[in-house]
Formats: sequence, C-alpha cells, structure tokens
Amino acid sequence: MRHLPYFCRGEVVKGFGRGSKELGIPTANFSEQVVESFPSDISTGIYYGWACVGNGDVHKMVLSIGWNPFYKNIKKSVETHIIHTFKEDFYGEILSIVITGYIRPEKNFDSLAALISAIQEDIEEAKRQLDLPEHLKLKEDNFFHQPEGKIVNNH
Ligand SMILES: Cc1cc2nc3c(=O)[nH]c(=O)nc-3n(C[C@H](O)[C@H](O)[C@H](O)COP(=O)(O)O)c2cc1C
Ligand SMILES: Nc1ncnc2c1ncn2[C@@H]1O[C@H](COP(=O)(O)OP(=O)(O)O)[C@@H](O)[C@H]1O
Ligand SMILES: [Mg+2]
Repeated sequence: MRHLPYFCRGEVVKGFGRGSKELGIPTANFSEQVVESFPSDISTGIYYGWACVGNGDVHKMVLSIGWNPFYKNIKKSVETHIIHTFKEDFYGEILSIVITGYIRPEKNFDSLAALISAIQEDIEEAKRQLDLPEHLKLKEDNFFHQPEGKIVNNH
C-alpha cells in the first residue's frame, strides 16, 4: 500500500461522540488540519499500526480514514481506536501514530450491530498482524521518543 508506513502526530479533538456511546469503541479524532495534511491520494479505509498518547506507552491501534458511510459524514475524518483501556479521556493531548498496514475499504452496513462486529473483526486482525516482525519493529521506532511538540508527518 502506498505511503506506508505513515507517521503522524497531532492533537485529539472532539468528534460526534458516537464512538463510545453508540459503538462502545472510542476513536481519538484528529483535527481538520491534521486530516488535511494526509496525502490526498491515500486510500480511505481501515488500517492498523501503533499509537501513543503524549509520551505514554506505545499500543496497538486500528484507524479509520474517510467519511464513515454508515453515518454519511460530510467531512473526512481520521480516527484512531487504541487497543488499550485508558482510565480517562485524553482530548487535547498529542497522539502519535504510525500506520503500518491496510485492512479493508470503508463500508456501509445494514445495522449498527453489523458495523460493530466488522470493527471487532478489524481489531482482531490488527492484533494478529502487529505481532509479525515487519510490523512489530515499528513499535520501537524513534518517532515515539521525539519531543511531543514536534509535528512530523511522514518523516
Ligand atoms: C476499525 C474501525 C473500522 C471502521 N469501519 C467503518 C466502516 O466500515 N464504515 C463506517 O461507516 N464507519 C466505520 N468506522 C467509523 C465509525 O463509524 C466511527 O468511528 C464512529 O462513527 C465514531 O465517530 P466519532 O469519533 O465522530 O464519534 C470504523 C471505525 C474503526 C475504528
Ligand atoms: N482506547 C481508546 N482509544 C481511543 N480513544 C479513547 C480510548 N479510550 C478513551 N478514549 C477517549 O475517547 C475519545 C473518543 O470517543 P468518541 O466516542 O469517539 O468521541 P469523539 O466523537 O469525540 O471522537 C477520545 O478522544 C479519547 O479522549
Ligand atoms: Mg471519535
């Protein structure tokens, strides 16, 4: 997949509040400015990789890039679900991610339950893929140990 691995850092902003409430799967949304900094020809869809909040630990993540066809969003969003249980929300903090692999295109679904079960399968797929050496090695990338304030896109 073109552009991978893709490194990105930016502030976590408010979305529609659906992730946790309707889906039980919170997603940390990047600001519009960060979304616009992505290559315009990066495929929309579902990806996986590594993420860290502030200078915390690096965790597995799944990521959605696009217009969420199930909800028919007008603005493109880039949202990261970190595969870790956090004690508190982290709006306003700096999220650093490296996207290492692609899973599938965005889809519409007949029901909320079908969307949730697709996302749960994505999470299981991400967990498996990220244990492979080619993806695991990026967990240790120096990118995650750089000063927080520095915004680096694609190195
Ligand atoms: C791994 C993953 C896969 C997703 N797949 C889809 C999808 O196929 N179709 C879709 O409409 N939305 C998809 N979403 C996006 C959810 O609809 C979105 O995260 C949810 O609406 C929360 O939005 P919010 O952050 O604005 O509250 C996916 C999200 C994640 C984390
Ligand atoms: N494991 C997690 N992954 C992503 N965000 C999380 C996680 N745990 C807690 N959060 C918090 O939940 C927020 C996202 O919830 P969500 O319902 O998607 O709301 P929003 O629509 O504002 O993005 C994040 O901004 C973050 O502060
Ligand atoms: Mg969200």
